[in-house]
This record gives sequence, C-alpha cells and structure tokens, in this order.
Amino acid sequence: MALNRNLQQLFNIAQKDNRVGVGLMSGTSLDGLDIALCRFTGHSMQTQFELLNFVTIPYNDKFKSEIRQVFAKRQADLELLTLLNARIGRYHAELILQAFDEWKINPAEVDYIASHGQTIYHAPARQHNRTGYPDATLQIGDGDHIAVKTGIITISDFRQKHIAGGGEGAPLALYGDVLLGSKAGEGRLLLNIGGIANATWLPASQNLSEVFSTDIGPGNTLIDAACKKHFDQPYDKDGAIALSGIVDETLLNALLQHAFFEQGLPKTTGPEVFNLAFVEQVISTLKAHEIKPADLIATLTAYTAESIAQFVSKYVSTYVNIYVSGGGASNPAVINYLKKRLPESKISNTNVLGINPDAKEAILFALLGNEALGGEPIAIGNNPAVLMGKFSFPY
Ligand SMILES: Nc1ncnc2c1ncn2[C@@H]1O[C@H](COP(=O)(O)OP(=O)(O)OP(=O)(O)O)[C@@H](O)[C@H]1O
Ligand SMILES: CC(=O)N[C@H]1[C@@H]2OC[C@@H](O2)[C@@H](O)[C@@H]1O[C@H](C)C(=O)O
Repeated sequence: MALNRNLQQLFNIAQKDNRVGVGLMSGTSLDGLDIALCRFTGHSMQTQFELLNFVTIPYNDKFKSEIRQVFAKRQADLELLTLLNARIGRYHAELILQAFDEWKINPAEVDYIASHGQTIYHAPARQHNRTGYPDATLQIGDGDHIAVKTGIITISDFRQKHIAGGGEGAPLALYGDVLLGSKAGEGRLLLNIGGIANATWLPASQNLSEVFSTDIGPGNTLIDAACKKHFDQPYDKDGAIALSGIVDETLLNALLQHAFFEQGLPKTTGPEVFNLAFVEQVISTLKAHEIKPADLIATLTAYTAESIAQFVSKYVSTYVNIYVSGGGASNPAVINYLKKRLPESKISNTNVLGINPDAKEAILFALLGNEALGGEPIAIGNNPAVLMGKFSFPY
C-alpha cells in the first residue's frame, strides 16, 4: 500500500545522507526572528554542519507590543494568546519566504524547517511550586501554519518532549554544543548571553556523563527592560549607557541575594522571575535609596556579568576557555566586566569555533530538526535521551 504524500516525503527526507534545513529562533529578547539555513551531513556524534545563510529579521514595535501583552504574564487575554498562536506561525512563514527571496533559494531545495516558536511562559516546578503540577513551558506560533504557507515539512514545539523525558524543557543548547562545539583535550564553557544567560560545560574528556547545561540568571532581559523604560531604547547599544554610569554596589549585592542562584544545577528561569518588578521591589527594601537611570543600567549590567562570574567560579573553574554567543557577546560592558572578574580565563567568541554567535540558537534548532529526522537519542549528563519535535505537513 502506498504512503500518503506527506509521509512519502517525510520518508524520503529521513533517508537522506545530508539535508538542508532552516532553524528558527525567536528568543526572550523579542528582538526579531533568527533564521539559519544549514546543511547537515550525518547525524548524532557524526554530525557535520555548514551555515549556508543567516539573518535576523527585526520585529516591528506593534508586533513586539502585542507579544508583550501575553509574554511572561500570570494573567493574560486568552483571545489574544489564541490569535497570536496562529499569527506568529503565519508571520514566521512570511519572514522565511522573504529570506528565501533575498537568498535566491527555491523552497523546493529545503528539506525541513525546525521552529522554536515564541516562548510565552516558562514554569519549571521549582518556580511554580504547585503541588501535583509538572515542569511546564509554552511556546506558540503553530508549525502547521509554517508548513502550509511554505510547503515545507516543519518540526516544532521541541521543549515538551524534554519535559516529558524528565527535563525542565531547557536549556536544549547542550545537544548542539556537544555535537558541534566539543573538542578532545580542551575543557570548554559555551556561554550564551541572550535574554537569559545559559552555559554548557564540555569537559576535555568528552565524557558525555560529565557534560552539563544550565541557565545562569539574567542575560540582557533586565538591561533591555530598563533601557526601554528609562531611555526609550530597545537595548544599551555597545554598553554605552552602562559605561557612562556607576555601579551601585548596595543594589548589586541585594540583587545577587536572589534564591535562584542558590538552587542546584541544572535549573532554568526566565523573565517571569527576572523582571523590573523584582528589581524595583529590591530597590524599595533599600531605605532612602535613589538611583539614577544610567547607574541602574550600569548596575544591571554588572548584575548579569557578576552572576555569570560567580557561576563560573563556583561550578567550573576560574581557569577555563569560555566561548560566548548571543546578543550579550556584543555588549562590551558585559564582556569587559567578565574579563576583569575572570582574569585567568580565556574569553572569546564562538566565531573562533566556526559558529556565528548570533546564529547559534537558530542553528541549534536546525540541528535538533536533523536529529528528529535521522538521529538517535543520546544520553548527555542527566538530560533525557530523547528526539524532540512534532511534525507538521504541508498537505
Ligand atoms: N551591539 C550591542 N550592544 C549591546 N547589546 C547588544 C548588542 N547587540 C545585541 N545586544 C543585546 O542582545 C539582545 C538580543 O540577544 P539574543 O538575540 O541573543 O536574544 P534572544 O535570542 O532573544 O535570547 P534568548 O537566548 O534568551 O532566547 C538585545 O536585546 C541586546 O540586549
Ligand atoms: C524556555 C525558554 O525559551 N528558554 C530559553 C531562554 O533563552 C535562553 C535560556 O532561556 C534558555 O534556557 C532557552 O533557550 C535556549 C535556546 C536553550 O534552550 O538552550
């Protein structure tokens, strides 16, 4: 009996030795959609990869503000959430087609799309503390819309399987970091500074049981939020505002008392926890304390960098090769603080590993899509050995 058209196409793609796939990431910074066009040869520990094209297409202010109405909020308009699930899926498909146009790529040359979607709420059990409820996370921007509009098989909603297998749904970075970033004889820390900062430790032994990946704390999320509120700017370009201000050590120390930093690894978090309401609440406990906007940005920048430095000292080693990715890698105020705090570490950018630091997370999802099509579950550290993602078909 013949397979239907969708399954036949899936069967053909799954049997290929090499695949061209698109990885999509729309992170917690809500800056835009990262689109990475990749070619993968092989799978699992034999994966070879080439980045063919990459672009970040910025979101316009109206779109950002619509997402913000439901993003990381305990209470939200359910109708808007429902509408956004479809709208984001369709919009992402339009942006992919726009990128293909610019790259002169025919959609028929692309085997699959792997879409992260937009995280709306992240609620690990450690954080929600509701008896009887599991770890949970929600990403929207339904894959069916992407598959139908582009005509390309789409794999999406990767995080649910990680949770079903016993994880918190994040960070998923380690699956890509192990396959693309590890090297025998060199201990490496791959540090991503996005909205939230996370890291993967890749030991020199390449022993998968020693690998771990965890969120560290705030990345750019608080800096961005304070820039928006006090300077009407989406972020602190090149750390200019932070470098013009003075770090308020009292506030910095108070912020570092957050219970998240004391919790064991691995752990995950988000803007549900690290937001301006938390910062303002901490400021309100510091009696007779006034802080100028530029000093606030300087302090929040130091908060990001100091929490990363403390994590490195506590869990890795102060003498380690650190490879940074994510938008925070372009913030000299963060990177210079880290270099001062960890003088024995060698801090560089993932470019030196052949991985574009802005594209790294989009590449990760392309890689997870390649695994979903042809890989095998791999046990890494205490992460679930699962193949992640759900399939959406064009027809
Ligand atoms: N030149 C720059 N100077 C300072 N900060 C920058 C610069 N370029 C990017 N950034 C920061 O990086 C952010 C975007 O980072 P990125 O794209 O890694 O986030 P994301 O993908 O949303 O994050 P996440 O990993 O949390 O999902 C911007 O909002 C800004 O804070
Ligand atoms: C729930 C969620 O969207 N988490 C993101 C977020 O952004 C950074 C950090 O928090 C990380 O845990 C994760 O993304 C990356 C891609 C990951 O899973 O590795």
